[in-house]
Amino acid sequence: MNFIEELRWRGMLQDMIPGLEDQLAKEMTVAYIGFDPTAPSLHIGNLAAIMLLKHFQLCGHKPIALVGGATGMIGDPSGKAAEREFLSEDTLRANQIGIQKQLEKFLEFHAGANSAEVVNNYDWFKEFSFLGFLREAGKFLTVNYMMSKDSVKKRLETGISFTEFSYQLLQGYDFYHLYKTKNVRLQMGGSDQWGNITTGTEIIRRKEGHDEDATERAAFALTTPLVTKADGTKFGKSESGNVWLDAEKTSPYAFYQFWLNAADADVPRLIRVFTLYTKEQIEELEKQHAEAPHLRILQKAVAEEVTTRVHGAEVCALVIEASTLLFSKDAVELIAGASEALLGQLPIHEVSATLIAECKNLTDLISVGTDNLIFPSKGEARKAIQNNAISVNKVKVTDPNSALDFEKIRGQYLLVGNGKQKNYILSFK
Ligand SMILES: N[C@@H](Cc1ccc(O)cc1)C(=O)O
Repeated sequence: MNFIEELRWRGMLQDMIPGLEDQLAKEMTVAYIGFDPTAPSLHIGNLAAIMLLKHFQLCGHKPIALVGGATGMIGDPSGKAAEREFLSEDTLRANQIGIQKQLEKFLEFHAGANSAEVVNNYDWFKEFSFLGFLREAGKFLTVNYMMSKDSVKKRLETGISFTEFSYQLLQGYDFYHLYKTKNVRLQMGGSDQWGNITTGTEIIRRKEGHDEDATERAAFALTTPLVTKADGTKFGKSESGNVWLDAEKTSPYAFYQFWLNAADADVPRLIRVFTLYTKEQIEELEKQHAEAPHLRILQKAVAEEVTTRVHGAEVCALVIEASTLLFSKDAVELIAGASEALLGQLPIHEVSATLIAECKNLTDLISVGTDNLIFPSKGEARKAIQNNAISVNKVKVTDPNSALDFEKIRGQYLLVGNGKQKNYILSFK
């Protein structure tokens, strides 16, 4: 299957510039996707774009991941309703190192001709003078053209700074630079990037003097739909915020659980976008899933595949063991006997002695006592207990005023369950 066919059946193709299929059939092609270092880690929204690069390489083409050391200093207005605060240069440089390391995990760098590469646009922008940029990039597009982009149009009422307005020129120039220096012919991205990507193809066309419909050495754009959920809520967020690829920011256990808890309505989409299972494998898994949905076969397949890609097979095996353990009737005994490696992956929350001193009962413990990890307020904790949602060491507790003998549980673990899906291990030092 070729790259475009692959994306099509996976539902990963939103738009592309015509002629791309011929280009890809003609020769090994180089494509890039950029990632701005706005956070110390990539999140699962970025993973959909990474999968584009992954498929591109698997189909025999050469992927380049660009870290936006320069563009991150400006801030992309695409999809943003308001002007953004700058990040400090120290933060940006630290973020850049973090996301570069992550990007390197997903692609093959020793694959011969189509080996992946990572580049950083700070390398070509740091020496660029302001006058040079106006002459080399700004002159090739009209302000009228730049204003017609959604990212700018949407901000005309509320205002957009010259700085953010110029963002598309930077991204556009990146494409031109990579086209010239690395023969990059295609830029890909999420559907919100269409405007910025086509600014690039436009700069290339004008600077290279091609006809509007020239196919010789033309540059192409391809976008993938933003992943959405059937219930209309935002994909990629859990209750505790973004789902990050960095184990320090989202534990592998929480990462695995995120996929495991996907709704049946969403999981066919997720398995196509985020895993490399083939069409036949997915259809087979879907058949098995339909016969016994309660076994969550599809969710497990996605959770295992993605957690392995992001955190490695060893950690994935441990979080699967941790998840099974927590849902078992004998969880309390199993935790007591767990290995160090397994304990390292369990969602253990150390309860602070000062907070405990203020707890009178279970309601207090599962709200303020655990730093609002389980419930944001005493009121909600109380309601959950009254609604039969809470168990302690696998035994249902229905009295919100249940007293806890904190002296007795010192040095032990307490397993708190909230509903069917959430488990917390509290440790008392
Ligand atoms: N604008 C892209 C990141 C990017 C940066 C530079 C590029 O050349 C390409 C893409 C985003 O916000 O996701």
